Order: sequence, then C-alpha cells, then structure tokens
Amino acid sequence: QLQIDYYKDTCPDLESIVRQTVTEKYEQTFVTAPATLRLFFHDCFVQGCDASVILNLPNAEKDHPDDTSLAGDGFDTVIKAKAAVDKDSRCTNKVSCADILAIAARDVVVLTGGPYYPVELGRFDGKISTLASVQNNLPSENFNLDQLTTMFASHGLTLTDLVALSGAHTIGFAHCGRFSKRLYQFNSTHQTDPTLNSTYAQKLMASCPRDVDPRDSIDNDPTSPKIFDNAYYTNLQQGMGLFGSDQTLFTDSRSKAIVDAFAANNTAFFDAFAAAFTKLGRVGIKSRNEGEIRRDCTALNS
Ligand code: HEM
Ligand SMILES: [Ca+2]
Repeated sequence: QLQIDYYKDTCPDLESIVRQTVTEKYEQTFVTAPATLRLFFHDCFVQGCDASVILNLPNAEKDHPDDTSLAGDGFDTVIKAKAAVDKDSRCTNKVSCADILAIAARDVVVLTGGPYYPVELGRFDGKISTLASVQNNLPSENFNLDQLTTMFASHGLTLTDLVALSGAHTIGFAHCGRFSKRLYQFNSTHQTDPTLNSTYAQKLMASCPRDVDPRDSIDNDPTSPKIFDNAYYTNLQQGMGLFGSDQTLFTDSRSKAIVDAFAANNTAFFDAFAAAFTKLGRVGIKSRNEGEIRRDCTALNS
C-alpha cells in the first residue's frame, strides 16, 4: 500500500527538501552516507521500517550493543531533514520520520555514485522501541550463508536480495574489534581465516594490531571506500571481504554466481540493489492505526 507519490498533495516538495538537507550534511561529513544507509537497514529489520531505531527512550533499540555502533550522523541526518520538511507549512507534522529515513537512505546512495530509484512512501512511525527486540534480529558478522538467508527470508528477501544489499559494504567503516578474530584467532587449525587474501590480511593486521583499541576503524571496501560501486564484489572474488558474512557470499557455492554476476556488471548490481532496497523498505509497515506521524523523530507524540 506504499506509493511513490504518497505526499504529492500534502508535501509536494518533500523529495527536494530532503535531498538538499542530506547533500549539505554529506558535503560537511562523508560519514553521513554510510551512517544513514546502515540506519535504514537496522530500522527495517527490527519492528519494520518505522523509525523505531531513532526513538530516544529508556532501554530503546539504539541502546542494544548491535546498534550502539550506528554512527550519530545517520540519526542527525533524519532529525535535520525532518526540521527542514516541517519548515514548509504545507508539510508540518505530515511526513513520517520513517519515510524521511527511506528517502535519505536512497539519497546517500546517489550521492556516493550509486543508482537513483524512486522510493515508496506512506509509512507510519512506530510507538514501540525496546532494547530486547533487537536481540537475534540483526545479522552477525560471523554468520554463515544459512544463517544469513534464514534471517533475510524471514523478511521476504531472497538470496539475490541478500547479496545485493550486502553490497552496501562498498562504503563506510568497521571497527577493528569486529573482525580481529578472523586475523588472530580464527579456529584451532588456522590462526587467520584461510579464505582471507594473505596480502589483505597483512594490511588488516597492520591497521588493526592485536592490542589495537577496538574502537579504531578502517574502510569496509579497501579499493573504493567512498564510492558506491561493485568493487565490493570484485574484492570478494579476491578474498578481500572484511567480514565472514561478506566473504561467505563468494565461498559458498550457492551464492557465488550472484557475486560473479555483480562483479562483472555494475548495472546488474545497481538494478538488483534498487529492487532489494525497495523490498527492504516494505518490511513491517505500520498502518495509520498502529503508528503515528511523529512530531519529533526522537520522541513519541503525546
Ligand atoms: C548481510 C548481513 C550484514 C551484516 C552481518 C552486517 C554487519 C555490519 C558490521 C559488523 C558493520 C561494522 C559496524 C562497525 O564496526 O561499526 C557494518 C557496517 C555497515 N553496514 Fe552492514 N551488515 C550487513 C548488511 C548490511 C545491509 C543490508 C546494509 C544496508 C543496505 C548494510 C550497511 C552497512 C553500512 C553502510 C556500514 C558502514 C557504517 C558506517 O560506516 O558507519 N549492512 N555492517
Ligand atoms: Ca566502493
């Protein structure tokens, strides 16, 4: 029931207002892009795409360890865009924070060189956000393909969607503590994960030595960290996936052909990403009765 032209009459300039705010913030700080894209994913997988991750309540979603590494610039992007939207008197208190996040997430994909695609709108903001609801609902960086496909399938997302959406790791950052196990204590026979390219492994060890502050971070995509492109897939072909959950998309024979197709054809990746993003944006949509149009994206109306 989402529609591309949902706000056509109520807030006709919505898309350009959001785009302008996101562009200004992106020009100030690059992290705006990966932070906003990841925020959208984490929102949709927990309670659906309803901006529940943004609510600032005691023991809220954002306080769960899986969400505490969400960069503040993603939240800030939505708050700033909401303020800009509400300044247009036609739009005041009419556009949901969940929809603003969805538009902003598409906009950062475009800003970093990725595909443009229309975003479906008409979401309502959720009224519930709990720390407990995050548990086991976001994928771990150590997941194998079965674990990844089970979790994605539970939201109607296919194997192709999983591989395409994982391509978001073509931009952004990761903290050393997230993959140090792959470098230093993989398992009883291999200190370092044998699927990891050895030159890349050495580079990672140099950037993230054993005693590194686990809060230090490095680029997800070692070849084009700020560009939304299919380098993520050519990296996987060379054993240069940062997380186990990335590399397994290539090492597992069931998804390898999809990785190869996206590595060979950037347009194929862009088309699949746009389609998968649209499906992700439909997860757990709340009706008018189940949700609200939040006045302040960080707080419940009342
Ligand atoms: C397939 C399962 C996935 C796993 C296991 C996973 C895991 C992770 C982890 C561990 C990080 C690093 C966090 C940190 O150290 O701060 C990360 C970063 C990121 N993830 Fe994912 N992710 C997955 C899928 C996705 C999807 C579907 C998207 C969006 C469509 C996404 C977008 C991002 C972005 C943009 C970053 C960089 C964030 C930043 O620089 O602030 N990820 N992911
Ligand atoms: Ca890239």
